[in-house]
Amino acid sequence: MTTEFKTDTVKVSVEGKVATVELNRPESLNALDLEMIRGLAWNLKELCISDEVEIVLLKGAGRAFSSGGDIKTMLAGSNESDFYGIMESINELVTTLYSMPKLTISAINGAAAGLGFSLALATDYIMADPGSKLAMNFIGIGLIPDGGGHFFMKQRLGETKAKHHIWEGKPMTAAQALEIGLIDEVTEGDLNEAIAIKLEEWQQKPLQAMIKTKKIYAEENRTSLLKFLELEKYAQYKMRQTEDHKEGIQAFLEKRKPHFTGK
Ligand SMILES: C/C=C/C(=O)SCCNC(=O)CCNC(=O)[C@H](O)C(C)(C)COP(=O)(O)OP(=O)(O)OC[C@H]1O[C@@H](n2cnc3c(N)ncnc32)[C@H](O)[C@@H]1OP(=O)(O)O
Repeated sequence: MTTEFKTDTVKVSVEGKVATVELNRPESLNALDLEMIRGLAWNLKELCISDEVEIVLLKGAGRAFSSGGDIKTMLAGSNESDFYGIMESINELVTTLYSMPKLTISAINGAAAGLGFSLALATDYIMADPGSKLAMNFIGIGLIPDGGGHFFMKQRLGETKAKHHIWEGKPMTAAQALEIGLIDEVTEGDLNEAIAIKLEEWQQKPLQAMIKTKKIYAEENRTSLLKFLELEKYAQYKMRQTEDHKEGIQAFLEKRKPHFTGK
């Protein structure tokens, strides 16, 4: 049984077989705080048991998809058990999104960064506006990827390239991300029109067969994903204690380049 968790920071609308789930904190480029993480997980679980919905579209309100974990709330810090609670909420969200018995699409405009990008990578199909920036850039604030970022980057790029991109942490253009296989489509013209075309294309296919294929991969990868999420949970707690993480946050807030010391 899931605990009901309603929030204005996640908006869901259903039209026929398609549910649109919108991240809705546009003032921070849809930065993910705990309320939004839990609200998103709850809404996705509800959609998992819907008889009518077969496709779930994930998008962001305003000028970005998501800027990742809310850096401003990270400042407050958290003790070890609170932090593990946050990571467990993130992990529950990611396993729900990755394994839900629906087809999932991420439509990226503006930017998808950090945890926001991990969430996009957990979906079955990623389309991005040509002007968008894609960034597995946890390292910019002295952290490691979470939300299964290690797992999904490895799945799409292989381990060596995944490591190099995670260490580099620089935002990529949609065209660069498509070229290396990190996303599936750079849209042409209006993003909403491109979304409508994709939804129409999929709805003319045998959706049950598509969903079965998705479920086979999700089931086979389940143990591996859970292992990555568990490793990320403990490692991220250690990273949160470092001087580099504190400096990364401070530099972000002061809009300057961080000076890391390896401590
Ligand atoms: C548990 C999860 C952990 C993680 O996910 S760690 C990783 C966290 N995310 C990041 O490190 C990404 C940080 N953000 C960025 O790199 C950039 O932003 C973008 C590339 C996403 C977009 O850049 P641009 O279009 O130039 O926008 P802008 O001026 O940087 O941001 C607009 C406003 O949004 C706030 N904001 C951006 N990202 C976050 C965030 N992640 N948490 C909280 N606030 C954020 C800014 O501060 C600013 O606000 P103001 O207008 O008041 O200066």
